Amino acid sequence: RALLWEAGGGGRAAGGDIRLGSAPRLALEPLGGKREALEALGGKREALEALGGKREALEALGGKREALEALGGKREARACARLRAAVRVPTVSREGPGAADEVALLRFGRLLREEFPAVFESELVTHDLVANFSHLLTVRGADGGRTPYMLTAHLDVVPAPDYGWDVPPFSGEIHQGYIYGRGTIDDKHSLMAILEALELLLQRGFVPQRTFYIGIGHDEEIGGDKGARNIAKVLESRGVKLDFLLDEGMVILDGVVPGLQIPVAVVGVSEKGSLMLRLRVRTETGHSSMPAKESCIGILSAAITRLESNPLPQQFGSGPERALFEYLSPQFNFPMRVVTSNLWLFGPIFSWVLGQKPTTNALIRTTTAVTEFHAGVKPNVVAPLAEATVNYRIHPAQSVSEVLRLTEEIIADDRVELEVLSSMEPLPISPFDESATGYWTISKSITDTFPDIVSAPGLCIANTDTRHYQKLTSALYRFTPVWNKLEDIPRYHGVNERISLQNYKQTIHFYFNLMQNADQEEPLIKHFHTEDL
Ligand SMILES: CCCCCCCCCCCCCCCC(=O)N[C@@H](Cc1ccccc1)C(=O)O
Ligand SMILES: [Zn+2]
Ligand SMILES: [Zn+2]
Repeated sequence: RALLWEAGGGGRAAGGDIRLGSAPRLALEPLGGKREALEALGGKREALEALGGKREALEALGGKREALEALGGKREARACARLRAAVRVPTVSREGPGAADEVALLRFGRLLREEFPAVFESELVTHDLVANFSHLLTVRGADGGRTPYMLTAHLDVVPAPDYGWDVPPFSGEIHQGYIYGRGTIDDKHSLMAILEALELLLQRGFVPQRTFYIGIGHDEEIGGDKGARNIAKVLESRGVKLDFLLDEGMVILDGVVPGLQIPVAVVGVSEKGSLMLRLRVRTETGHSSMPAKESCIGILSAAITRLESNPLPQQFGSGPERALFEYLSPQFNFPMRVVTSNLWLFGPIFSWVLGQKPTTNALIRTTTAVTEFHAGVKPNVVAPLAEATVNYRIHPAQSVSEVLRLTEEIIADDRVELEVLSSMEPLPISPFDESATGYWTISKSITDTFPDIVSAPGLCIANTDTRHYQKLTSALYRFTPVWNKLEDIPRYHGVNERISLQNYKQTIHFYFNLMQNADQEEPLIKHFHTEDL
């Protein structure tokens, strides 16, 4: 496999030209080549420090076989180096006017052009810069009669203070077989893997039958109003209609779904809505030696306590969360198999079980998260104002207005003012029946990449850029093939965000398979196989 990866040539690796000195030979061997090992490990000094000896090298990469598999060839090592270079550009999105780091956003655009020459120089590919920092690539298919499809990702990331990380969040360091850093699973992994797959296919002379678009937004983490919204507008103005669109959202879950022993790839076919609500209490201020009976802080705290102790009602029923369990039913062990195949009977008890853990609770109800609280000006001054933010994620069976009504009922205190900061209704359910070609193209590409796992439709509990593309298609799907165990879920927007070298390789394979599967008429048959990579 390594030879075939090398035979394709092409692609300049990030990290520059590194001269080899006294790096221990035995340490380099398991990494498949000196230069690649150094590049994959970020430079000579880092490589020497990290590798210091064979045993340490193997330990750092989780064992010889894993090291060979994970970094078995030049292309793979270069792909890892490119993802690491992408992580090192701190394209952080922050709330507020003028908060974008424009230098980083421009630098990222340059990095893409430099690292994917076959993509950016191909006659088949047109590149549009949108809203200064977002990118739209059009890959022209040979058969103009076929409806195009679209892959989307975003290049911005949420902030990452250093605190709590095992390695600095924008270093892109490799640690124990994982690339660490902000963006490695949200969402630079998918953006870079899409371009890696296209680069490889173009180098092999691949001409797609069907036109497809790649949309790369630069402000997804703050709503996508500049990036994705304008990319969609460009396509709308060109009269484009899409067969389907695939964005980030759901993932591979291993040991996350209660009672399911095997990993499942969940393809998000709908997305929860969102409501950001500001709660505000004003009271008279004055000297703290003569306080009134109740403070704005006490009044607001009581309101928040009521909201947290009265979760909105569970909605387990006809939505995509039910489809997930019905699809997976044969895979559950006894007695869960009986429960999930008879949800008409066991629905209420099953939804109670799902409600016990934050991850599964998010599937069955509108969730209530108190995310901010500010009050007080000085230790000896009665606070004049207390403010809090509540973020609801709205289940598809509810609406923004219903959540507002329930909130007023639960708080039941006129002194608490409510202000809607932003709101968004849940998204419609995309097709996943037998005739849903987009859904099945994604599903087949998952099986081609991961033969031992099942896939199923489900509800995406976070928001993505997909809502901006609603006028182009009603077949919106949300999935990237990141392999998550339960303990990995907090890495999203959290500390120690990371992807294993093996999983990143699989991510490239997934898009490589998808770009070919999307071209097929029924039955879906591939041309190139990932073994050829
Ligand atoms: C069966 C149990 C289900 C468990 C599900 C675990 C899912 C793992 C989480 C994966 C999340 C990845 C996608 C993140 C997308 C994201 O960060 N969105 C952000 C940014 C945003 C905010 C407002 C509007 C648009 C966008 C968000 O939703 O806050
Ligand atoms: Zn994201
Ligand atoms: Zn995110």
